[in-house]
This record gives sequence, structure tokens and C-alpha cells, in this order.
Amino acid sequence: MRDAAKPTQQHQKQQHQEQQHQEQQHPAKPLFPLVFIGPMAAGKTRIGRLVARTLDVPFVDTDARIVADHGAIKEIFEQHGEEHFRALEREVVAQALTEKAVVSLGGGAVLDPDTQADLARCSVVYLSVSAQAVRRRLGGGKRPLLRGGIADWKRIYNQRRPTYEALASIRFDTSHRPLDAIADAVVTWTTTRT
Ligand SMILES: Nc1ncnc2c1ncn2[C@@H]1O[C@H](COP(=O)(O)OP(=O)(O)O)[C@@H](O)[C@H]1O
Ligand SMILES: O=C(O)C1=C[C@@H](OP(=O)(O)O)[C@@H](O)[C@H](O)C1
Ligand SMILES: [Mg+2]
Repeated sequence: MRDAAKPTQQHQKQQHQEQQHQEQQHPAKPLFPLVFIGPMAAGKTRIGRLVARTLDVPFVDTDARIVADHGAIKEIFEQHGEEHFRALEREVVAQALTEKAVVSLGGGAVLDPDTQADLARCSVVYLSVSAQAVRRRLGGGKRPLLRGGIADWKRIYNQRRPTYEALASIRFDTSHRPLDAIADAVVTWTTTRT
């Protein structure tokens, strides 16, 4: 017997496609900076880079800029604490959000009120992902906030989810499709939004 509370995969897919339409807000904003937000390991860095290449604009990963200027993120957290990291992050994000570029933020950058105000003026792509799908992507141990693994990831995502939703122009879920297919879907959205 089919349980209405547990939709089939096909039904979920349909619902998801409809949701993507419904969640499209603020269509009249300038396209750049085109900013990727979302939880850790949603694919912001990888998909942002692919989208920038296709749109032929520079790509900025704010974490990579922080690392280039200040060293590894894990070390910054260990030696100076999260507050210090967030201050460095805010500086880099403020600059990046003035550029005609595709910009991928770190998952926690949206916590800063000034960044939230800046993002209200940007095209913002929210990449979501399920816990089940992200489990396989969390290797490497580079993320200092995930010492407790998937439990930490879920807790942090649940805290931030309303913020991601409020800031998003559109959401794409990255749980079930390869990176290049999602990047193509984002590029299509950039050409069809009105
Ligand atoms: N759609 C996807 N399918 C499979 N693996 C993915 C997908 N998106 C991201 N990954 C993998 O997850 C890891 C984290 O991706 P990354 O782009 O660094 O995420 P973020 O910047 O959001 O933390 C990488 O190893 C990447 O290859
Ligand atoms: O969500 C977060 O607070 C963080 C996300 C990381 O970036 P990704 O989202 O690209 O993994 C990185 O900025 C840092 O480890 C903190
Ligand atoms: Mg990243």
C-alpha cells in the first residue's frame, strides 16, 4: 500500500521541480554577482566554478581567498577561534560581492547581518542537499565545525536553513544529480529568469 505521507520517488521528483519554480523569487535583480549559498558540501565551490566557466566570468571562492591570505581554515579556527574566522570572512565576502563574478560563499557566511543585507541585492542560488547524500561527501576532515561528523552537519544545517531560504532567489537540490547537470540547470535558469 502506498503511504501518502511517504511519496514515491517519481512524486518527490515532480514535487521538487514544482518547488524549484515556486521558490524563484526576486527575478528582476542584476545577474552578477551570482552567489552560491548553502550547507557544507552542498557543492557550492564545485558547481560555482563550472557555472562561472560556462558564463565566462571570473570565479571567486571566498574560502579560497581566505586561505590564500591567512592559511588553512582549520588552523585559523584552532589558533584564533570561529569569531576571528568570521571577521576575516566578512572582509573577503564584502569585497567579493562587489565583483562581476560568480561567488561561492562558505556555508556560514550568511550568518553575518551585513552579508545578509548585501545578499538582498544579489542573485542568490541556494544549493540544498540531504543528509543521506552528503554523508559520502564529508571526507578529508578539512571542515573544523564537523568534528562530530554528520550529526554536526545536520544540527548546523537545521539552524541555518531558514536563513538560506530567506536569502535565496532560487534553490537547486544537489542530492541526486551529478555536478555538471546541476551546473547546467543553474545556467539555464540564468538565461530564462525574467
Ligand atoms: N552533486 C554532487 N554529486 C556528487 N558529489 C558532489 C556533488 N556536489 C558536490 N559533491 C562533492 O562534495 C564535495 C564537496 O563539494 P564542494 O563543492 O566543496 O561543496 P561546498 O563548497 O558546498 O562545501 C566534493 O568532493 C564534491 O566533489
Ligand atoms: O558552514 C560553515 O560554517 C563553514 C563552511 C566551510 O565552507 P563550505 O561550505 O564551502 O564547506 C568553511 O567556510 C568553514 O569550514 C566554515
Ligand atoms: Mg566551498
